Amino acid sequence: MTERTEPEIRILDTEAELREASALFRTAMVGLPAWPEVPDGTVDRYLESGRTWGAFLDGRLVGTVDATSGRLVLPGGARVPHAAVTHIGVLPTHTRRGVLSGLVRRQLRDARDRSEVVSTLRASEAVIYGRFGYGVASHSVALDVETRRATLRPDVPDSGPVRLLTYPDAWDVLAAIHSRHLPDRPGMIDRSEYWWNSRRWRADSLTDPMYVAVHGEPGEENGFVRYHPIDTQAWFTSRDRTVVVDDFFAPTPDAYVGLLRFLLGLDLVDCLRFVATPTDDPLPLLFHDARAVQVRSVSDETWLRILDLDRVLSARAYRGAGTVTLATTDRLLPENEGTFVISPSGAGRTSGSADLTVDVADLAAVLLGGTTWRRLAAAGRVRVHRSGAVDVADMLFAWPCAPFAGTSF
Ligand SMILES: CC(=O)SCCNC(=O)CCNC(=O)[C@H](O)C(C)(C)COP(=O)(O)OP(=O)(O)OC[C@H]1O[C@@H](n2cnc3c(N)ncnc32)[C@H](O)[C@@H]1OP(=O)(O)O
Repeated sequence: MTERTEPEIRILDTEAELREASALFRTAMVGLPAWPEVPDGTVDRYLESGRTWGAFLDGRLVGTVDATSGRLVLPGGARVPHAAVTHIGVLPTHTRRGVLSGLVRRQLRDARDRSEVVSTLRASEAVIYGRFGYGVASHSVALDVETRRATLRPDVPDSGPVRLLTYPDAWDVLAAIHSRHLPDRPGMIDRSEYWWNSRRWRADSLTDPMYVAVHGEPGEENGFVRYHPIDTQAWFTSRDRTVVVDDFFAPTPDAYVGLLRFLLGLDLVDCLRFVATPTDDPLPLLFHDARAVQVRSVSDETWLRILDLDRVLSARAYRGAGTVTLATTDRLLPENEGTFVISPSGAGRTSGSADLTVDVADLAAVLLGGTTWRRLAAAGRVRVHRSGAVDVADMLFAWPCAPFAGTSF
């Protein structure tokens, strides 16, 4: 059995340490695509200062995790302080001896001390993060559209003008559109300057073709699409020319239809591959032939950790009628344990008895309306103390639009 020594954990703040952490993450991930080194003196453009943690054993950096600060949208539209957690890696020579556990414990405590209400991440494997109180709060669907079958219904409404932009000037326009038009869909997160700088650095280092189009009059754009072709070696002869839609940000119906019309109008393209759409995306309903759209995959998107349960329960809105009381467990942040009463008029602590007992990871899964209490109960993930309580909880927590973040990081 591997010997367990408590690692020394601290913030990494020099350029050399941050570069080492970045290289460590890539080594841990094994198969990430090549990404050129960022120029000397620019690491602080890609990593938020004071948010990269390192774990040391015998003086050597063996694990790392970082985060950026932002906001996440809750049901009802409240935007709460949020940590976007990423770049988690432990050297393959030092796994399964508690390095990640030490890093996550420290990071969660730090994020709570910063008054952040939730943290989220994208998981490389589904077995890692549940033990730390993360639950799957949203899913993402990858879709293929067969363009020759994809005729829009005649009553699909009009849309505004679409125009192509060129890189690198487009980046600032895209960032402005995203921050001005972030919708109220639960799970949406803002994109930090670090996120945009990383995208830009990666894209600027590639020579492959990439395009961007925006919807709306100049200065009043309200949506954009970034796309690129794949398998271009065979582009002239292929019968399956595919364009990958990397980023489809269309928060209003007119932007959605305008950008879709533009993509469908591209000559030569047999397939549009949308890499990430919400589970309730309207795409198939816009076509005469709904089977023009095929689901390629459904994946977990947002893994959410509740950092401050009192604040998150009070900040989200509830629908329906009735009252339910929840008792909560939280191994890592015991401040989140207690009994809470929830009704359409809000949530707060109570000294009353509980109808349902749930762990914070399962509560995270249901928080944005992405799954139901019924489903959790059927899987034995909720203890039910009052019959009918699951139905009431489902009416209170349900939300008309599916949660989705739409931003990978
Ligand atoms: C948000 C992101 O960045 S996602 C990217 C995550 N990074 C990767 O996938 C890179 C490759 N993997 C790694 O770097 C490491 O294996 C990590 C970070 C996943 C785990 O680090 P470790 O230091 O080995 O985790 P640690 O020893 O603290 O494990 C804690 C528990 O989780 C379990 N665990 C951790 N990772 C895994 C895994 N990949 N599969 C199964 N179990 C795992 C451990 O067995 C341990 O269980 P125990 O408490 O019952 O003993």
